[in-house]
Amino acid sequence: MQFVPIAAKQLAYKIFVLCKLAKSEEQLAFEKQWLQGGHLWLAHRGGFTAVVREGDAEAGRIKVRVIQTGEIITVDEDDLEKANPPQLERAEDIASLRCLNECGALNLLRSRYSAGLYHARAGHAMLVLGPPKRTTPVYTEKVAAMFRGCRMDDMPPHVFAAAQSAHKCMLASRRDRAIVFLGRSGSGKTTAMRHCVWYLASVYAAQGSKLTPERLGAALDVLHIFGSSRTNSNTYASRFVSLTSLDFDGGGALVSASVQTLLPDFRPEQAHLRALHILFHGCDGRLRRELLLDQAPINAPNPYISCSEKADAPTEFIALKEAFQFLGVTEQEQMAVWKILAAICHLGWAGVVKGNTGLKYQFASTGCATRASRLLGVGVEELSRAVFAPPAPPSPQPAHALRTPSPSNERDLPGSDSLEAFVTGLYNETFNIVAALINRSISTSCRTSASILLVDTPGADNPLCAGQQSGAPLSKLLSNYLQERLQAVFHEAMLVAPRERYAQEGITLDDGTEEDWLSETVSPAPMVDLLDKSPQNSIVRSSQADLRDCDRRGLLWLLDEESMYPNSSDDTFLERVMTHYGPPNHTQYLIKKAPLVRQFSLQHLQGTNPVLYDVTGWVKASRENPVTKKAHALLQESQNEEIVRVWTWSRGACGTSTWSAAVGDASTLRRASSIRRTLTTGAAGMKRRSYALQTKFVADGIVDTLRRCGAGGVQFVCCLLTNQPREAADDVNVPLLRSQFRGFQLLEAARLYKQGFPEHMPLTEFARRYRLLATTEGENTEATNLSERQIVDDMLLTLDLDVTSYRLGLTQSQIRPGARDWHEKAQAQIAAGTFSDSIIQYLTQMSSPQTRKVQNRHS
Ligand SMILES: Nc1ncnc2c1ncn2[C@@H]1O[C@H](COP(=O)(O)OP(=O)(O)OP(=O)(O)O)[C@@H](O)[C@H]1O
Repeated sequence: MQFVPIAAKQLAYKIFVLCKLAKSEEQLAFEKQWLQGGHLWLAHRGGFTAVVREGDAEAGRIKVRVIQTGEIITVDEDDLEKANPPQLERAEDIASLRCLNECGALNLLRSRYSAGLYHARAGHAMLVLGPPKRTTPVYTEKVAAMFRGCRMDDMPPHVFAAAQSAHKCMLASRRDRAIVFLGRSGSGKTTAMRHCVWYLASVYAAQGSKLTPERLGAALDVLHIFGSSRTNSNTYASRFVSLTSLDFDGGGALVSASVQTLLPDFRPEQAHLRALHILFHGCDGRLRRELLLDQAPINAPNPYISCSEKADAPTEFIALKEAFQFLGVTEQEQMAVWKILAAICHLGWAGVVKGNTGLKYQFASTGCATRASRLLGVGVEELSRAVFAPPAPPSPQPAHALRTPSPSNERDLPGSDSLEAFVTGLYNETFNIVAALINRSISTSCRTSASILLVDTPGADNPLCAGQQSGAPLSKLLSNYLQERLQAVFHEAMLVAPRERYAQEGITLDDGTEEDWLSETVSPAPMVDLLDKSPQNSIVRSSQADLRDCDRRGLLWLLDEESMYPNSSDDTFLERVMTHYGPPNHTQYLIKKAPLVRQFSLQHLQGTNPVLYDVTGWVKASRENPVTKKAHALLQESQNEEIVRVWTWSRGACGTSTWSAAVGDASTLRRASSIRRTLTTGAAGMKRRSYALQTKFVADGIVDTLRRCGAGGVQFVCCLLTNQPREAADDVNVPLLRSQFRGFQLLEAARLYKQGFPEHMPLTEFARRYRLLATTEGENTEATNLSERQIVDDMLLTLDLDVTSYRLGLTQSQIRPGARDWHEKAQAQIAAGTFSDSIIQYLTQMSSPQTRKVQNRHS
């Protein structure tokens, strides 16, 4: 039995924490002196500085002494915040700060980071400070063993704690639970997600299951290699959304897993994809000859392959092949993947020119194109036709308001666009094959009871932060939009839902923030609306302003419309956006026209991440190029046996090209098909070719899936970037940390957690919890006259808890975070028999006859 060591471990941890928390006389005296000493933080643009109050100056100004320099300065009162005693500097939870303010919270995070403590909490939210400045052994088996079976309250902040708590919650409720990873690009979301997967696979492995942490690690390694590219913000930035489902049996053991991949954004010309890089610079010998790479004009420029940082490629390629092998991917299947990737490389060298007639496009190098066609198992003319022949005119279809018609200029695409679209299609097909192979390796047909879903998306990105002066492209807007949607889920779960619960229970909080939090500037909703508000079909209006509001549709819809209109351009798109949302509209605080042509900025995440965008090429990029689909048709006709076999199999396993899922488990399939339904039915089905709107529909699907996890069913891991990509990682970049901290609304979440009553329980459940401990002596079966509410009130009073630490709602008891030991107190009181007769009587009545029999035997 595991129980004894776990209990001992938890007890040891509690004692350790209590010893750390128990204050000596000396410490108490010091704390008192500190608080009386007028220690403050002076907040400024560059961060915050420790000062001591020296006295008042003119109205609203205060004289302070800077501790570090001794200088006396006069500052605005509003720039000062109370400092916490030093022993709270590295507290685990921001909500436990005595003076809960922004400087205090940032100081806590900075102090923890400097001490190598990369995790913290802000109430229910888990924070990861990343990337770590040195490799610390905090993700080891030894550490994982400490978390096994623990309750949230008993664990220090850690991503393992988030995984453990999701598992505990899933087991208790028998419902799916989710962990969402939020943050900017490069902040460590994918890494944190992988740590959670590793923890759950190590600690809750089913006996004899093939689903070892190593197998899952290999699967995620392979997927990340194929789905990432180098950017200014991250060496391996994710270019797809992943929904990793870990499926557990009734006993909580991991028996199956799967990954759904959504919104792949693979345009090799715009981002150097890691798999292409590794294959080209890493493969050698016979394989290189088989892939005809030995004949390639390697000194000629190739837009799909970068020549930098190629030293590690051979090692990475060997590791990739080993991972494939470990996952049971056969040599033939691997060969099919290598051949398609190598064909993409050859197409990069093949290039595009206009033919002799000056009318048609063709490959610039027939030799390279022939090599690509040989690898793909098709004739070179066939390949050339697939890439350059104008698409067939669309067959007449019933007119529908929402269907995206082909723009008139689509039949006259530049050759380079066609080649890029074709290569993108080929890469998408490869990625789908790889995802299907991975899912085959990690999914089983075992019966599962519930799942933990891990949601990882490409991070929010701001090119300015990475030192890039040009405006961001459409792909970054879509990543930023996804983060806004997930932040809206966070906002709802951490700030809106608890307040609604208090309101329903008739509990008022005396935090004085009632008006503030309702203000729309502190909610992500207006920005989400600006981006994705659907056009209204029926308009009920009472004024011209109402009509304007109803008619207003989100930027993504405007982009889709512009891409359909003849004579539309990036300029007309921006003009429409500014007419809808710029001055004098009430949304003008969210959007600004930039001085440079075709540029504008959006105040993402409540203005904490203003991003400059450049709309050049957006109208074209917002629609899927029809040539992309031709890669699919060409692979279908391939004569290459390896390609045909794996391609046909993967189509059967995956279905459509925008997602892939496991083959085995029913709940995973249910979830996968529910997102697929979101993507293929209604407006989403109609807008299948609108790249921009597909992002909205995928976001809808994810939010819907999270909603099904129920209240409290979603955990959030907020990854905070401590430095800009090229900055020395010695200390934390405070302004950067502050903007993310504000964007996540962590202070608000921590305040509500501290001032509110985050632990809640139905009154019946509250009382039922203690029925087994209730003494049965003098059992009286007569019903007590007291109401459930009175009984619980009586119980809580007897517990001698601080009356401000709990509230009795209409149907629930609500407990403050500081009063976590009430469970133990209640049990002690029951055991000591100090509860009143009526409580005991009530508790006894609640026991089933069987339970009472057991109790009688004990008594
Ligand atoms: N806990 C950690 N330990 C070691 N390295 C880490 C850790 N967290 C992040 N890193 C490193 O930081 C870099 C960025 O991490 P990661 O790719 O997980 O970020 P991300 O938030 O998923 O980025 P994107 O949104 O661009 O995909 C990686 O090189 C990763 O190895």
